[in-house]
Amino acid sequence: MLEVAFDYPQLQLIGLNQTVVNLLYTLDEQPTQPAALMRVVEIQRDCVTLHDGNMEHAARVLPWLIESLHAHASALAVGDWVITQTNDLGEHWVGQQLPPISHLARRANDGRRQPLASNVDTALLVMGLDLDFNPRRLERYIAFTRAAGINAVAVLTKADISPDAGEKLAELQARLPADIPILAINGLEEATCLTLMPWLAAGQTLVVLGSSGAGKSTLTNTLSQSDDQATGGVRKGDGRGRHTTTARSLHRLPGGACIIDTPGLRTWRPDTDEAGINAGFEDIDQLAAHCHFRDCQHRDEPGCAVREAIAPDRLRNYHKLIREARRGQQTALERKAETARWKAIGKAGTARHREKRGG
Ligand SMILES: Nc1nc2c(ncn2[C@@H]2O[C@H](COP(=O)(O)OP(=O)(O)OP(=O)(O)O)[C@@H](O)[C@H]2O)c(=O)[nH]1
Ligand SMILES: [Zn+2]
Repeated sequence: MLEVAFDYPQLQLIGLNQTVVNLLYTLDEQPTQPAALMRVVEIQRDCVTLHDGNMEHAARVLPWLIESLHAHASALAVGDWVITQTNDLGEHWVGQQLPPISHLARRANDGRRQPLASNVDTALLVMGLDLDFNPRRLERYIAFTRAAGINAVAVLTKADISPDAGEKLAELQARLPADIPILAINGLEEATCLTLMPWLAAGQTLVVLGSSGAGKSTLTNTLSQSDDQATGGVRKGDGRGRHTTTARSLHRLPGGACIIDTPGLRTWRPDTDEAGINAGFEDIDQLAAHCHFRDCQHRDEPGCAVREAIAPDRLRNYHKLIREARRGQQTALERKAETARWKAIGKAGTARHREKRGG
């Protein structure tokens, strides 16, 4: 029998969907005590904020879970679904993470992986049609999101104040894979909600990515129909007072979708390998089958089908991302050694835990 309580209509407002519920029923280890399903909406240093669809709760994470995630070079992220138990003192403890359906991470400069968001359905890649316009950056974002198994939509803001918007859109349409929707919007206008509606259904989770000034907050505010992000957020009074230092991360939208902010993406490096980059450049991947040499790098080999068909700038960008991914894979090997070490520690921890429970 399922020991995990969950209120589907309530939790759907913060992104619960059928796929996540399936996971809940097929967990390897069901909790033995009554427990609740909640979503991580914010992460602080030693504490997480959870939402049960109705209100927020401050919670701590069991050290055992932290260690076992660390052993897989992972950690909890905003958007994760977790199973919590409440003790006699009314404290909430996170004891289990449902395996994320999608996971967005970045690599810090030391090569370590920093989780950004979990269980995201769609990434809105926000870019201004003004000076912010940069097709290479957009390609980079498309590659990362696709590698993470997340649907990408290009949202071009400031269409209202960019005289050459038409040409820029045409340039993108010619350059990007055909299955990436390209939307031109005025983020200040309510009509934007209608344009984006197909991606905003109840139970959907979105993430907004883009450079500073691109119009992410403006878009989030318009979608949440509020002037102030603080009032559009999911926080309700839980007696804890308001955080002023950390930005809230998961916002509820009126139609039942929710949206995650990810601060600090300026230094975003892909946490993906070559296969991941190729997934974001499907056109190149498909053309490569027609190159004369099977291991063609599409640089100066004769009979290269890719060089013939792909815009030089897009191809240069592709080569650059592949180089970055290869460099990243080296640090991944170093990370593996570290992971093995943690695994050993984690196993010892689990054994101890079991012994204690048994005796
Ligand atoms: N005319 C027009 N102005 C826009 C549009 N989108 C954003 N702006 C303006 O552009 C400026 C920057 O927008 P923000 O929403 O703060 O940008 P941001 O991406 O959140 O920036 P950071 O918070 O620094 O990451 C603001 O002055 C907005 O009013 C748009 O579609 N049309
Ligand atoms: Zn080739």
